[in-house]
Amino acid sequence: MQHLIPYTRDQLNTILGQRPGETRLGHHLLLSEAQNLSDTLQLAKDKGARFVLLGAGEDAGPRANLGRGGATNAFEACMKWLVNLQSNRFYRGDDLLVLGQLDFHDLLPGDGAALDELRQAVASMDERVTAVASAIMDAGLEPIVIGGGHNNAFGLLMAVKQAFHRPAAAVNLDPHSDFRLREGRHSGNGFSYAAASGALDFYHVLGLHELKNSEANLEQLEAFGGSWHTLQQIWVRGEISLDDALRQISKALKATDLPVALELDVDAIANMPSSAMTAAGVPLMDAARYISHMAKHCDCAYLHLAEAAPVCHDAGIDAGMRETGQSLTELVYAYIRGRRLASGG
Ligand SMILES: N=CN[C@@H](CCC(=O)O)C(=O)O
Repeated sequence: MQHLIPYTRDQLNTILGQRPGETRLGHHLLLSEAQNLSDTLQLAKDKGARFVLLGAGEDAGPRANLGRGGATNAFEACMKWLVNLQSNRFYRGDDLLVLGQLDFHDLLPGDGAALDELRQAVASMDERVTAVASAIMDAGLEPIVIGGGHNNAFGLLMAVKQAFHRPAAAVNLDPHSDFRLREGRHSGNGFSYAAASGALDFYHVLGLHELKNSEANLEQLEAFGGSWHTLQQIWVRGEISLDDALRQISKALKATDLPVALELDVDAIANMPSSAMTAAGVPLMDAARYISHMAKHCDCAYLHLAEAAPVCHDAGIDAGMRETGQSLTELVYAYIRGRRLASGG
């Protein structure tokens, strides 16, 4: 399939565990059954698909932002845990198509690549993200994208613009606004490029760290009309509760009447292996609560979970795969369950 590496039944079977009497999500998940993307999506839709899991395994974006690499195998980590969860009354797994991963192999620069080369590569990758994500949205399905760097937010926002013929209203749980200067594409300026391209009309950052965004960056975000609740307002000083903040945000998103882009940089979560990993982050279950709330109360076009980098775990890659895999799976389920509850399912 063009620019896609489909996820196969053989791959799934190698990670699917089995205990007598149990049915796991992996037994029900839908996989690609056609040679081209539109047929695959249509076939899956005919079988009841609503969500499409897509991997964007690359770390050119964080490297083009002078950050640490490693965000290349979060999709595999997630799959390993997701397929082995129990299929039961709460969720069967039969409305989720595991499409596979975006194929960037011909674009990814090598280890010693210059900054300009990395930024050019990110711009080319953007086009692939947009093409595949907009095809999913055109088919009436919701992409759940596992990154990759947060640079891929730009391609996804452009996909919303292309598929819905309207800009997106985005909410992003992230200590960084990623609204930095348009100095060439990288993981720190996906939202500023989207705003300049007419793909972003409303932007709220939840959990913005008061000291991890430059004054120039804050001014640029403010000039666009962006808004935020800081990490310190909610989790340190208790000036507003998380639930009250979530209610304010979903109300503002609904008032835009635009398709909602639901974004999360996992470097918002305490000690999550990622390029800009931090001890001073939010609890995983607060991140799940954020996703659940927005999924249930907003008209979401997609979910994007960016920046998980298993190799950045202090105890090594195996521990990183386990921690990112478990966490991403919890977040994916929070989204799916929230969306299903929103439509009465
Ligand atoms: N997507 C992450 N963007 C952050 C990275 C910060 C860092 O590497 O320290 C940013 O550009 O601000």
